[in-house]
Amino acid sequence: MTTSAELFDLASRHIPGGVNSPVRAFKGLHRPPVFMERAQGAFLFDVEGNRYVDYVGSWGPMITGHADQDVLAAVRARLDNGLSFGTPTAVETTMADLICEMIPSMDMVRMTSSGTEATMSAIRLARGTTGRDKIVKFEGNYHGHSDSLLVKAGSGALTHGEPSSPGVPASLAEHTITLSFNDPEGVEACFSEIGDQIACIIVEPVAGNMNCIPPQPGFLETLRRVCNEYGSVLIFDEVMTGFRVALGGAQAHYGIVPDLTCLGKIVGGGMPVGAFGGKREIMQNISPLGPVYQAGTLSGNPLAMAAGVALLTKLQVPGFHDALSQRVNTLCTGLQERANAARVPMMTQSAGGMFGLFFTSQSRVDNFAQATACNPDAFRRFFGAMLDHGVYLAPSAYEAGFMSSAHTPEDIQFTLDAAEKPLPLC
Ligand SMILES: Cc1ncc(COP(=O)(O)O)c(CN[C@@H](CN)CCC(=O)O)c1O
Repeated sequence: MTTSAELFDLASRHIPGGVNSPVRAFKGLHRPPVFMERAQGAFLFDVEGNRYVDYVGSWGPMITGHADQDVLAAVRARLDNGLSFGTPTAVETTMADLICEMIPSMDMVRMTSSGTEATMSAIRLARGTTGRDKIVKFEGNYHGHSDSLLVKAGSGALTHGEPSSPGVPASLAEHTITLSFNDPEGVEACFSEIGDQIACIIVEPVAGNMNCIPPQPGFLETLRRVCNEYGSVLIFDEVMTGFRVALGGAQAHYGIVPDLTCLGKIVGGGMPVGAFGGKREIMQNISPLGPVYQAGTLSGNPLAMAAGVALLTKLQVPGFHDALSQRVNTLCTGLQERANAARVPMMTQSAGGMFGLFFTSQSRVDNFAQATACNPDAFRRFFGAMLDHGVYLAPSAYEAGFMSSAHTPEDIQFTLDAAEKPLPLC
């Protein structure tokens, strides 16, 4: 039997870092990544036959569990028709109608093949619509890897950003202003100084890429107000929160209406799909209707649309998200009780079907600085011990966890029992 470690060595010969996306590499965890062979419901099964209760769910899409029979059936039903035509198909209209029904702020929507494409396109659309170059993002928010969004706060935080990756031209990064999440005063100060130069704000309405950090009261409201006042476009990056925090996404949960919304993950049911959309008067600027160019060979792929439509349809069952949130609360409460009993400084934060574990004595984590002040070694030890006890958590202290409707009370109890073992060590 080939082990994960052996497969990782083989993969590393021709794949940079042995992975096709960096977070999969278990970097900093002092152990090779686990190679999975199959998945079903709440479970992953690795190449050595080990079973794991999975709280990553392919980084969000598997909200009804892996290998959902309805989603698989929808894909199977189209397989024999062919995989991709490069022409319009009726199922794309079905998807667009469903998204615009589920997220009322979206009058129109354009499909892409990833969340990165969705946010990149939304930024270009905001710039093309306003004629402005500057954009505002928040430290610790991740919106995919397009150049304008791989930027950190520069020395002159309000004047220009600096690349957060080699290969991003400084001349482009300088148009991206990076502010602190949950700091409405900082947003006010920025806009009072240069608001008329700002094309858009892009924000994760619940930050899920620096662990799990919900917005504090007033933060999203401030973003909406300054965008109205200065004519900037408010973009909610709901690639992760869309259909997860609530049926209508974080915007439904918090009652803030963005101008544009970016989607991914769940919207594709596990197939490569992203989307961006919003107000008709903005979306009509997108090619071929308007001058802002945007395209994609596999955008709206019929198989992917079938998977996404099948999954989104299942989420409309009354009470789905309440039950999902209840599962998250049961897990987080149980972990907190065990950490307290073991006197381990750990606390949890959550929003709907997503959650985060923070190894810290802080009572709340509101921003990137506080998130990075947590204990990474304690996380690494806890992660490794939980993996050894059959629980697959996100392999990074700065990622959120994801619950599914396939997780049973027994699966959550199994997870809590597993946590009893390593917590004292952390
Ligand atoms: C809020 C948000 N916006 C955009 C993206 C980028 O989406 P993709 O290009 O990976 O489909 C993401 C991608 N999320 C990461 C995990 N935090 C995907 C996992 C990975 O990069 O392998 C996101 O969370």
